[in-house]
Amino acid sequence: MLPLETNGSEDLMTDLFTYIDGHQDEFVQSLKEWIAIPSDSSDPLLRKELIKMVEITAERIQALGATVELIDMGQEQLNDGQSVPFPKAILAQLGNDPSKATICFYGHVDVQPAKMEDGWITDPYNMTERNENLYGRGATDNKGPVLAWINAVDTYKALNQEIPVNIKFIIEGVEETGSQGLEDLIKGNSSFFSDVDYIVISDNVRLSRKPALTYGTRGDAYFFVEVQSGTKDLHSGTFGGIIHESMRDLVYLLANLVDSSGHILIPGIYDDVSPLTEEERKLYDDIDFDLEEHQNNSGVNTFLYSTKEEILQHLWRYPCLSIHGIEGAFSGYGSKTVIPGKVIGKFSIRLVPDMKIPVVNKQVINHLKSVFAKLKSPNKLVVTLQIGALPWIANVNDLQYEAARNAIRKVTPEMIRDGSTIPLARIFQDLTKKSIMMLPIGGADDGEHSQNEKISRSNYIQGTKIFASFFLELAKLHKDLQMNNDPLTIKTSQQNGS
Ligand SMILES: C[C@H](N)C(=O)N[C@@H](Cc1c[nH]cn1)C(=O)O
Ligand SMILES: [Zn+2]
Ligand SMILES: [Zn+2]
Repeated sequence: MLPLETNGSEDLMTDLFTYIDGHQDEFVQSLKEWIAIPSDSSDPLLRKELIKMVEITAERIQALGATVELIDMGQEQLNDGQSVPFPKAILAQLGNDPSKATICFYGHVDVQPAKMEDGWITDPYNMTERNENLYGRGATDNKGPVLAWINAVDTYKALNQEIPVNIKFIIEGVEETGSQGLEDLIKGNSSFFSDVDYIVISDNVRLSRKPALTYGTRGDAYFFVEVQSGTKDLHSGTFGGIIHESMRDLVYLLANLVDSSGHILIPGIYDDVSPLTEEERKLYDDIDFDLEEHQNNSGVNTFLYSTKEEILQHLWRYPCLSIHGIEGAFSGYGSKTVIPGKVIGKFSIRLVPDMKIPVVNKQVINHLKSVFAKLKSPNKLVVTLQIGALPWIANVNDLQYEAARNAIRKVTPEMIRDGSTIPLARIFQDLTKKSIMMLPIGGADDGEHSQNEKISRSNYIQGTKIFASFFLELAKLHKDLQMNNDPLTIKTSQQNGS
C-alpha cells in the first residue's frame, strides 16, 4: 500500500476522482442492488428483508477490510402483543492508527414504506434511471449516502492508497421508526466511541442546488391516540345512529390539535421555544433559498408563509404538528359502509430548542383529555408517546466543518439547519460529547419519504468524491491541530527559536 507521502494530495485527489468517475456505473449498480431489498422497518412482515439488508451491509463493510460486530438489539413488541426481532446494529472499525483522526460515520439502511399504488411511476424497489436521476425507495434516504461513503473508502483501497483517517461505522436498521434501542447501544459501547474524534452523518438533503453543511435538526415527539368504541367493526346501517363512533371522536380530537394557520392548539406548547435573537435573525438573510423552487419541489401551490425568513424559521426553529394517518380506519378503494371499532390517530410534533419531551407529553395528554371530555363519550381513549427524539445544534467552528468546506472545493457550502429529525444526532452529542456534522449529498427535490424518491446520479457520484476528499482534508487539519497542541512540538520549535 502506498503511504500518503508518496503522492501529493492534489495528485491523489485527481486519481481518486478519476477512479470514481470511471467506476460510477458499478456504484450505481450497487445502489440498485440495495434498493431491491424492501427494508421497510415499519412493516413487521418485511422484517426478514430488513435483517437481510443489515447483513449485506455488514458484509460490504467487512469487504473493505473493517472488523465488523453485529449487535443484537432484542425483540420489538408489536401492538397486537406479538414480537419480532429488531435488526442487528453494525459497529465496524477500519484502521486504528493513533496518529490519525478517527471519523465515525452513522447511517441507516431501513426505509419508509413504499407501494406502487401510492403513486410511484416505477416500482419503488426496482431502481430506475430517468433523466440522470436514480429513482427508488431509499435512494437518498439513506442507502445512497451510506453507499457513497463506502464507495469513497473503496476507492482508496482500489488505488492501493493509504486511507488518511481511521474510520468507524455505526449503521442501524430502525432509524425510520425512531432508532429504538440505539441510545442503550451507545451507552453500552462507550469504548467504541472513546477514540472517535468526529461523527459524520449524511442523512438529510440540501436546501437548494448549492452544497450544504447541516448544523441543526428538529426533534420529534410522535403520538398514537387510540379511541375504542367496541370489540369489532360494525355495519353502519345496522348500528349507525345509535352508537358513539370511535372515528367521530378521533376526528374531533385530531381537528383540535392545530389550526389552519399552522398554530398548534395545545396550551403551553410554545412556552419553552427559545426566543429568536437578533444575531440568529440575521443568519437567515444570507441564505440562498429559492422559495418558488422549493414550492415546486413540494407539489403544493401555497405555503403558510410568504417570505424566505418565515419559511426557514418555521422549518428550523419553530415546532410544527403534522397528522400522519389513522390505523384501523377504512382507507381502501370503494365505499365500504363500516363503523370501525378501534382507530388509532397518528401525529407528531417536531421539537425545537429548548422543548422538553416529558413536558410536551404531559401537555398533549392533558389537552386531548380535556377536548375528549367535551364529547361526553363513553369510548376509551389512550394516548401514548411512541417516539421521543430531541433537537440537535452543533458548533460550526469545529474542525470538521472546515475540512468539509475544503472538501466541497468549488463553492462555499450553505450553512443550514434541517426541519427533520435524526434521533441519534442529539444522543451522540449528549453521550459522546464529540463533534457532530451532517454532510448531505442529496438534493432538495429528492422526495424523501414521498412517492418517486430519488437521488441524482451526479449527487451520488459527486457525493462520493466529496467524502473521499473530506478524508484527506480532515487528515490535514487534524494533523496541524495535533502539531500545534503537541507539547513536544511546541517545545522543539521553541528550542529552535521559532
Ligand atoms: C432525516 C432522516 N432522513 C429522517 O427521515 N428521519 C426521520 C426520523 C423520524 C422521526 N420520527 C420518526 N422517524 C424523520 O425525520 O421523519
Ligand atoms: Zn434517513
Ligand atoms: Zn427518513
